[in-house]
Amino acid sequence: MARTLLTPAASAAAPSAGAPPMAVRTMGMSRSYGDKTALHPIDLEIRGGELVGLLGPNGAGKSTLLSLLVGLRRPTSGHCELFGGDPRRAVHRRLIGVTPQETGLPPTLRVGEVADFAAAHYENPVPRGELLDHFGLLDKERRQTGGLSGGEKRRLAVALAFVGRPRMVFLDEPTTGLDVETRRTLWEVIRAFHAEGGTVLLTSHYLEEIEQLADRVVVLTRGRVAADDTVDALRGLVRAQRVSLLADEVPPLPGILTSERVDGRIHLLTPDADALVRDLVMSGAPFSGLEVRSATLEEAFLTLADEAEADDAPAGTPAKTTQLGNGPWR
Ligand SMILES: Nc1ncnc2c1ncn2[C@@H]1O[C@H](COP(=O)(O)OP(=O)(O)OP(=O)(O)O)[C@@H](O)[C@H]1O
Repeated sequence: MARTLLTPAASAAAPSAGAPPMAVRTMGMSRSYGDKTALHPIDLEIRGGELVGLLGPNGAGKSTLLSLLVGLRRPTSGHCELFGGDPRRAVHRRLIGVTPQETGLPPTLRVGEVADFAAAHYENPVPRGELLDHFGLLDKERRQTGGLSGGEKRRLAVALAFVGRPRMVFLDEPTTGLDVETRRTLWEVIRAFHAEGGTVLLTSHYLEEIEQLADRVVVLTRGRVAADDTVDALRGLVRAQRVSLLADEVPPLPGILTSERVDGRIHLLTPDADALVRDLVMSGAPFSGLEVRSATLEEAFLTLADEAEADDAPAGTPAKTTQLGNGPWR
């Protein structure tokens, strides 16, 4: 695969002296649908060359945020800049590539025709053969898109985001439905684009993907930014630990954030494993097979979301118990 294919067209790869250019800036930007507030006023900046992961449970407002940033929707209040201009103007939108969560590819058009159609919107597009080769679709060039497998359709949808040599790509769950090998190949594409100076904002429900790719993670919960930091800092921020054990039941001890039973083992998430284990022993409840480890990123975000929800809940509302591994995180 030729890495130069992914070199962003303009100067994002080699910014002049000083700070890199601002790719995205929102100021008090909000969005409501009727009386439903999907996004509360949000101030967000993404510098040129950053690779940012956007996480949040279903309905948190991720797609709404993306649609505002790429100019598909208008904010209800505040505003948004894309490379210093209005994202609703084609001149600024031409600097970006987008893979939406769902792509309606015309089923009777051939893969090559779809690539040509997308390419026609840009002055200096990636040639069809190079683009398809890069995404492993060259042998499907004459196939109607309706005859592609789900994974091939997804690869084509991601390829189209790169056809105009964008300075920034917005990828909404780019690897959903792909097998592990194809997912890793796409990660390489995204990494190569980033290494060449490209800016990326990506949502994913594979937390491993965010851990593997992102420098920075923005967590949205209920239309608000619950956290905006590095992956490592976020882990430190919550400092949750996972205690798992074999037991018939565990008494309701104070340090338990979440509790889940899987295949006979009980998994507890806690901010202080030492204190929880002490309390368990003191309670006299029989248990065996004790294991303690750091929480995964997914578990850390669950804790964060619960804290944000508890902060928002009316006084006196009992804290909700989240079912790990079965929760709404995407
Ligand atoms: N066109 C619409 N009309 C009314 N409400 C909407 C519309 N689009 C989104 N919403 C609501 O706004 C909120 C945010 O939705 P959004 O799709 O942005 O969330 P999301 O984080 O992308 O969710 P998911 O991970 O499920 O895709 C949700 O409560 C959703 O029901």
